[in-house]
Amino acid sequence: MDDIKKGLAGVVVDTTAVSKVNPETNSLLYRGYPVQQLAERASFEEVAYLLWHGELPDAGQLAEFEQYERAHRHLDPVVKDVVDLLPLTAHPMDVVRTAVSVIGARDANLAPLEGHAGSVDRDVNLGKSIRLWAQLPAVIAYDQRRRRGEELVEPRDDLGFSANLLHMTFGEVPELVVVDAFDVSMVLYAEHSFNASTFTARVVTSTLSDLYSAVTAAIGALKGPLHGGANEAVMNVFDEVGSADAAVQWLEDALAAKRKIMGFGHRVYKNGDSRVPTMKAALDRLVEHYDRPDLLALYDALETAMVERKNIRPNLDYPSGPAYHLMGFDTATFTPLFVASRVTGWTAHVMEQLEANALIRPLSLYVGPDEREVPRSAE
Ligand SMILES: CC(=O)SCCNC(=O)CCNC(=O)[C@H](O)C(C)(C)COP(=O)(O)OP(=O)(O)OC[C@H]1O[C@@H](n2cnc3c(N)ncnc32)[C@H](O)[C@@H]1OP(=O)(O)O
Ligand SMILES: O=C([O-])CC(=O)C(=O)O
Repeated sequence: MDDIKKGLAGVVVDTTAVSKVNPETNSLLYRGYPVQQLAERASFEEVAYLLWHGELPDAGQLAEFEQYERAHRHLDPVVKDVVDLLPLTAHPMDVVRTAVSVIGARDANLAPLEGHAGSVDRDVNLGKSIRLWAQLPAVIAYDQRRRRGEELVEPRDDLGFSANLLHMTFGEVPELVVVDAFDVSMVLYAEHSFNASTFTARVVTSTLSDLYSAVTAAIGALKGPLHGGANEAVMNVFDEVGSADAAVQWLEDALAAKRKIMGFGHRVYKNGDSRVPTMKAALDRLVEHYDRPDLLALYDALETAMVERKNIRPNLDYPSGPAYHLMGFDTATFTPLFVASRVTGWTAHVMEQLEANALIRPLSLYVGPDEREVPRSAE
């Protein structure tokens, strides 16, 4: 029993060159580059290129990469028809998961020779990754719009990834401060080593299944509130608390009821999440832009109370939730935005897994009944 590591806590299951999470130094490196520097100096497109290729692009490589991404932004009409069939009561994560599945089935039709096994060819998988990444904003934006009774907005190929996603969601490009804050969130959400959804993608890939199946499964893992679903859950907590004055009492009651406080705590970081200061600075700029000091007061009050009471610090979902709220996204759209970013990290891991694959299949310790005979009456 002592050998069992519940939740694989502390277990190193493989190597990776995609990113390094270091809780001791509270740092996060993508392919060797500190994520804070990337958020300040690189666009999300450059970061996506870095995660997939291992190096930042030069000007020519970036132009070619952006051109390919921009050429694949249109929502496939068949995918739109499928989204339209889904009820408005379906969670947006269910819609994105279904859309990725449909995109994958349509792509498989174009390459029937692949059969059950996914391609192990890096170039084929890279092409799929970029095209899927390019189309996700259309799915996410259209789903929010249809819930508001609005029509699809066509993509613009003169805009970067983040500006275009905002344009397709809201029908206009917001001020630079908003686009920049959104782009920072995309950079910060892109990759985080062997988190639950990435590990899920690697498990699926390890059976030599295809990239779309890996991403579909990863979306399912990300949906849960202990993982990506927390950014949505944070906003629900803010709505429940109401105002800064109510934060301390609300927290006392929630902890007494043994509730997990969404947006706080982390499996790896025990002394704060490396990405929070960068996202909090972006949130501060949004709070000033939208003139919402009340939201910041609530944010600070709940964080202070949680640190005092439990010494547990915020994770990335804590500043991201209110940031997306200020930008105008519906709360249920927050976790799909995480997907739009993390699909880059997931697919980088799919390709890495295939480079040195081993079927992922751990053991379990059986604790059920000893062997026994089936009674004759049950025959
Ligand atoms: C992008 C991301 O996915 S980041 C994670 C997003 N998830 C959340 O914000 C959900 C809220 N947080 C949590 O549930 C947890 O902190 C997790 C799941 C993220 C990490 O959990 P673990 O590594 O398993 O930590 P664990 O559950 O062992 O926590 C240790 C102790 O801190 C407590 N704790 C940890 N996080 C919280 C929290 N958010 N609220 C209240 N108590 C907490 C646990 O209850 C436990 O207390 P105990 O020892 O008295 O039982
Ligand atoms: O690393 C984790 O367990 C969760 C997380 O922060 C992420 O996936 O970004």
